[in-house]
Amino acid sequence: MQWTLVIPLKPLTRAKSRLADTAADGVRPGLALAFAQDTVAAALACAAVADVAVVTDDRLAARELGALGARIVPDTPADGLNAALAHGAGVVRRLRPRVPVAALNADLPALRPGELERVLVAAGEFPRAFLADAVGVGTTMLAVAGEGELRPAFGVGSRSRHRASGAAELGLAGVDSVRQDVDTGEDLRAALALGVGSYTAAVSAGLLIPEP
Ligand SMILES: Nc1nc2c(ncn2[C@@H]2O[C@H](COP(=O)(O)OP(=O)(O)OP(=O)(O)O)[C@@H](O)[C@H]2O)c(=O)[nH]1
Ligand SMILES: C=C(OP(=O)(O)O)C(=O)O
Repeated sequence: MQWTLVIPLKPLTRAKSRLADTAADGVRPGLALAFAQDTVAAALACAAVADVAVVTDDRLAARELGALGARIVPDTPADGLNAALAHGAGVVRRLRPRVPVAALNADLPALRPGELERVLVAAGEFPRAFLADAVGVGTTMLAVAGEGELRPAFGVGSRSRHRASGAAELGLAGVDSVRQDVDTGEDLRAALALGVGSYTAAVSAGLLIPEP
């Protein structure tokens, strides 16, 4: 099964506000872009991924992620994360109504193509499935294998919402790189320990990462 990924990215100047303690205002936009570049590059290198659509209104991110091979979908609803995901999935499905679609966060800088492949193969066993994030309260991936709607309910505490909505929770072990989203300095330290991609490695080199 070959998936189309929908990756949302908010304007870089507003992104990653919870990293303010770790990265100054002038650094955070570049860090958010680097996370997205590493996420998109790993996604495009995944054997189970046919293509990647990034939903964003950020011009710099659109240019850089488009150069990696992502399709850019303007965030025309501009009504938050879940509206952006529903819009992106809708744009993809208008051209190919039954294509398997998965929403993936743009802040997975340690993402490994082989681990993402395991997650997508497992998701293909269910009509609708999701993967909880590393801290266990959020979601990093929500997938629809058949004709159904994505019905995204991302945001703080999304794991319990996705579970309550009837999506199957994937209980896979050994897919830490797909679970490790980066919202805080502590998350960044955990991602660096897993091993981040080259874009994040370059930008984070000068940062003071919190000690455990
Ligand atoms: N296109 C789009 N993407 C969004 C929007 N809001 C959030 N995202 C993306 O959704 C994912 C999770 O977002 P959040 O955790 O809410 O925001 P963040 O910028 O990552 O972090 P904080 O500012 O600390 O909340 C990231 O990939 C964001 O870039 C939105 O309104 N539109
Ligand atoms: C959007 C989410 O992630 P976070 O707010 O943790 O980045 C989520 O977990 O649904």
